[in-house]
Amino acid sequence: MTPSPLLDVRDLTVAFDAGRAMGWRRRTATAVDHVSLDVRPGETLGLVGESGSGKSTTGRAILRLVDVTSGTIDFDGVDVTKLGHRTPLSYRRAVQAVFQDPLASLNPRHVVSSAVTTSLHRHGIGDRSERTDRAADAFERVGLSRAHLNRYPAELSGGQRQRVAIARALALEPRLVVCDEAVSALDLSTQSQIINLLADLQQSTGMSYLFIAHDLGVTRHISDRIAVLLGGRLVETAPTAQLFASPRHPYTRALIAASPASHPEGRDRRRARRAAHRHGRRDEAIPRGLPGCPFRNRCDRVMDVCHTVTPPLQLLDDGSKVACHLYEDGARA
Ligand SMILES: Nc1ncnc2c1ncn2[C@@H]1O[C@H](COP(=O)(O)OP(=O)(O)OP(=O)(O)O)[C@@H](O)[C@H]1O
Repeated sequence: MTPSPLLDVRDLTVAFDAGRAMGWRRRTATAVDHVSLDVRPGETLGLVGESGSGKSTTGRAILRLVDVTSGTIDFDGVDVTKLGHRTPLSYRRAVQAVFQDPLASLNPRHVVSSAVTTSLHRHGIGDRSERTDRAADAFERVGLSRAHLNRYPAELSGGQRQRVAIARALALEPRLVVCDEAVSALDLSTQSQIINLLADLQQSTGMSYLFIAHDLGVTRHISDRIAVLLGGRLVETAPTAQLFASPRHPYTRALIAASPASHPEGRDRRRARRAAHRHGRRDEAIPRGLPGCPFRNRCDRVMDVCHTVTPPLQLLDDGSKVACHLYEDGARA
């Protein structure tokens, strides 16, 4: 039996104020448009999509860093959108984040262990000596030595700084970690070390990850399931192996074809580059917040209905969900 979700996001919409049109009427920009997804205990859900698709805004809404326009975010059965402006400490502890650039959140004048001890202090955990012990323990678990505790951020490599950010999250014993482009700035070999570390930590703690990345190849290695966003909408979600073996949405197909990592032997890399050029262009406007499919201006199987009716997310018989008119009434495309 499938365990009930730890995180259950329903119909999440986040719209930002986009100033005034023609000098008088205020406009909004819909960054996330009726997105529903869930993350189960101990699971990793990958959230992928091109730049501007709404991945970070979804993550930031879950972390309560942006206001939600409508929809619900249930964490352990409690709708956190109803909690008011002050986020309870228990939620801030249970849901941690690892962002792309750890330097931005590490104080350059403080040794890196203080990132962990300060965070423990903020959550009222332990006395000074216990916090120091916990920091040393967290550093060890992320593969840093005691010698690293008293280094300054600038003295560490990008990978080591990301390990500090993971240690800071880990020390609070979170139940969910939102990893937002957590390995994107690292070189390939460091990326795989950090991915392996995250997977090992998940094994030993049972925590869940929402793994946000634009790179499908990286996401593939860590995710149990993958959700694909485009223009603020969820277009497909499926178990990882299934998504790669039989992608359903034309956008998912284009994304996989354009990902060099989906051609590991390199023999098809040229074809991937050509596909990336054909499908990955961002100069063609993605319609946002309007009825119709967000991929309609780039889809080679577009139909009249795609311009006017937003395709609902439908459950297919293989367990994947797809929002595409080609699959209406369970039809196979
Ligand atoms: N604070 C904000 N104010 C106004 N618009 C915003 C704000 N944050 C994001 N947006 C817009 O919302 C849309 C989604 O942005 P978001 O950062 O969530 O996408 P993304 O998929 O994470 O892309 P990237 O990987 O480039 O960050 C974009 O059009 C972006 O310009």
